[in-house]
Amino acid sequence: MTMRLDYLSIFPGYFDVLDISLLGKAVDNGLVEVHAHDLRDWTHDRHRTVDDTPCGGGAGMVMKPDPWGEAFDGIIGIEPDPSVHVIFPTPSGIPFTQSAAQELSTVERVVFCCGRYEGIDHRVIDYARTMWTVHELSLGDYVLNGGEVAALAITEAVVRLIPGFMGNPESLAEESFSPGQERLLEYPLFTRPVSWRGMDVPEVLMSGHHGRIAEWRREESLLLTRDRRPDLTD
Ligand SMILES: Nc1ccc2ncsc2c1
Repeated sequence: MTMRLDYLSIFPGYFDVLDISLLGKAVDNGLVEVHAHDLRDWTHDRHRTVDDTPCGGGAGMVMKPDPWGEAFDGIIGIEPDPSVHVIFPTPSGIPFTQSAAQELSTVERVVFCCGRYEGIDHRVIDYARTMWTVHELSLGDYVLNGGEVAALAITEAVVRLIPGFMGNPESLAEESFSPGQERLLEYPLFTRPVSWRGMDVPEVLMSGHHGRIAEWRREESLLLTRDRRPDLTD
């Protein structure tokens, strides 16, 4: 299966980075197909206007619905299709999680709608919900200047889970937040040299005793999780 990824943005250049590294390899291997679109291509005025003042007043500008609607018609189509997943990154979305990434990694088509300014006219999201499967997703309790960086983060979290993407799928199984793993943070990692700037790799890791190593790693994960993410231990 090839996953098709579309990005709608007034800064489509953000997505040139998807040609690099592992994501670039996924494109070369035909695992994913990437299309970035400039929302301004669906405007008709000389200034290629995509925003206007908010109805009801307030600071900043709101993205006009018309360009989004015409872009949807051109990129996705005018017939409803729940198999198309449309993602609006937004600070007011539901928290994006590893399980959401897992679910999205099985989808054949994802369209990222990257808002700017104060946000997108709400009717755009309401319209999209009548047509496709819509996800309003938050990466956390902080605000960026637009949805592009969030779309890249979500892309990486999803694409790396597509079967055949990662050379060694076993490495996925042990990661933090992987399915089947208790909700524990990953233990500290070490590699050679054994001694570096007066600091040594914990002896247990050099013991070759797999039982003790597993026990040390679990304890470290528990301590780290309790200290940094007590919410995961509920
Ligand atoms: N459109 C938009 C603006 C800010 C922001 N911050 C995190 S996701 C997001 C999306």
